[in-house]
Amino acid sequence: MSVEVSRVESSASAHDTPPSSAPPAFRVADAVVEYDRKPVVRGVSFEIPHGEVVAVLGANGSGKSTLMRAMLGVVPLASGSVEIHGRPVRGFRDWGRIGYVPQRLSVGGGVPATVREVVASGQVARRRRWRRASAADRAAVEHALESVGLTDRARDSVHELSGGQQQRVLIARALAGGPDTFVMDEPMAGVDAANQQALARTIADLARSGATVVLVLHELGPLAPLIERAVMLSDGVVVHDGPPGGLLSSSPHLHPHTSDAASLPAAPALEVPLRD
Ligand SMILES: Nc1ncnc2c1ncn2[C@@H]1O[C@H](COP(=O)(O)OP(=O)(O)OP(=O)(O)O)[C@@H](O)[C@H]1O
Repeated sequence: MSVEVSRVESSASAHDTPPSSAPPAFRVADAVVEYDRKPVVRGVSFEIPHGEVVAVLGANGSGKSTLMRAMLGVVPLASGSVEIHGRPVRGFRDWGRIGYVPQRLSVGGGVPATVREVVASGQVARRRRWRRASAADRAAVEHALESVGLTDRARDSVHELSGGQQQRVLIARALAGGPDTFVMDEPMAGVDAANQQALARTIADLARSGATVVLVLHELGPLAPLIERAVMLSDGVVVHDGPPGGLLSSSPHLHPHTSDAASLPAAPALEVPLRD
């Protein structure tokens, strides 16, 4: 099924383009992340200016997801620092500006949640506590569903969807909050070719609207025209940071992800960034 993509306009967006003097969306300095004392991200440094579209590439296990999670404060740093929009990640509060698309859906096993509910949950960070959804909030949810072609599945349980459809739910959830900064961990994984094209158009619209977009990718595919910069990780270290050039065309160690994300083991809980 091919999806109809409508423009992701500023109506769904809670931001104006920051002035050029704005701090970078992300500033990562000498970041080290360890699991069981084993470093999997080893001294990574870069800045991502606001409005840039960046691909993070690397073989399986090279540390891409871990780096994304560290950039959002979901996993702690062993050393080094991360700033989001000029604030240390631990003190960052403006989560409504951030749209995170994790590698796979991790709605609690037995909890029934409809597609619309999961998408609407993307607005929680920017809604004032206890405030009910406004008409604009509800419209943004419908707009996000439409953008990923899932309007007709809105009432279905997310558990009934295929892996690629669940991936599109996660993207819609990120869109619904109207953030200006996106971190997408393999948003195309398991998504069929027609829908990849449609998602690429949605992401292109985000880029045109001035959003920052950081994407973990295994191949540039339909996103290639958008990618200004590629950061390549190998064994937790940055081995390339610059224009993507022919990086992926001859990378036999990069292989596509499974076509069925739903068959993968559930990801560890990573929905809620660590707070002080
Ligand atoms: N929660 C965890 N506990 C322990 N080790 C982990 C955990 N998550 C990841 N790792 C390990 O850290 C390393 C980096 O994993 P990570 O998922 O960041 O890599 P990746 O580049 O995103 O891989 P992929 O392309 O397969 O998604 C791997 O060796 C992985 O096994």
